[in-house]
Amino acid sequence: MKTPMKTHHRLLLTGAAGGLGSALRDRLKVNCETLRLSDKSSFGEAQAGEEIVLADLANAAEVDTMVAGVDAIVHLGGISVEAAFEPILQANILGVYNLYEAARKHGVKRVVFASSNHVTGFYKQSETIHADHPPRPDGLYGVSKAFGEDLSRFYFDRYGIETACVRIGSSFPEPKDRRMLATWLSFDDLHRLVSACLSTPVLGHSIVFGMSNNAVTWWDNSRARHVGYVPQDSSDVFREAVYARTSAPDLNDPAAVYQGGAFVKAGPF
Ligand SMILES: NC(=O)C1=CN([C@@H]2O[C@H](COP(=O)(O)OP(=O)(O)OC[C@H]3O[C@@H](n4cnc5c(N)ncnc54)[C@H](O)[C@@H]3O)[C@@H](O)[C@H]2O)C=CC1
Ligand SMILES: O=C(O)[C@H]1OC(=O)[C@H](O)[C@@H](O)[C@@H]1O
Repeated sequence: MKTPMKTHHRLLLTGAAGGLGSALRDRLKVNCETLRLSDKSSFGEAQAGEEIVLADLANAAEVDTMVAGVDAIVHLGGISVEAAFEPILQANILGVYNLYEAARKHGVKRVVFASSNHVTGFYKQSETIHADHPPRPDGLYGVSKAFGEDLSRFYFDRYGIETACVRIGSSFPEPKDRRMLATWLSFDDLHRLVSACLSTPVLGHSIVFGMSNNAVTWWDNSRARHVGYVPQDSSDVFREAVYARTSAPDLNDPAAVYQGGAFVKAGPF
């Protein structure tokens, strides 16, 4: 892989202690001089080229300190699954507002926001959608990500802060089931996509589906060609193994009908 440009002096990674934060921690060092890592509570020591600033996203003062002095943000922090409204309200809704207010005050010009395929989880697996299709969130978690997408559009239109809303599919070392053969995003492709969002000359406010080059897909990224993301991996190499260890889906099960899979029937909590 071509080494991405060091486009930023100080880059902030929120949610750094989580699954994707851990995957991006080393990979993002090629994109910046200093990587500022943040999460809610302590997760170890800073390594060379890193600094750690802990913050609860729901706490405006802590978020302000976390954002001061960075030139771009990769925002992964928050509740990452369907849950009760109160924690989603605090971490994802109030949290993303606090983040954009701090970005505005500190002159941060670009954000990569970890949105989710659950913004559009109530489209069917037999449909192909693109960025201009209206949101159809499959739960409160998806609604909170739709809020983040709208909020970031407002901060672009009003204050010129560019954002890529990356509707991540399923980013894990390997696809875990048949649905993930369509939704899978390898960690290396995740890094390629984030790098593209950080380095493309004009990002504007963009919605990109975060997926590898999977043969079966429900998402069309043609509205985001200007981002310059070219996936190099594919779930196809896992297809045989996934089919061998899983049974055929029950097509009466909403989890097999809708793109959001089991999220469409989670809760209420
Ligand atoms: N892994 C995946 O396949 C997908 C992930 N995403 C999104 O990508 C992001 C990262 O996902 P994962 O790493 O898988 O999730 P994760 O749950 O492993 O990591 C999220 C991190 O956010 C932190 N966090 C939660 N509430 C916080 C708060 N109030 N203040 C500060 N930090 C807080 C947690 O401590 C955790 O380390 C999330 O925003 C998630 O919604 C979206 C779609 C798919
Ligand atoms: O849809 C999916 O597979 C993924 O979507 C998400 O938004 C979640 O953060 C992740 O835990 C799920 O696995």
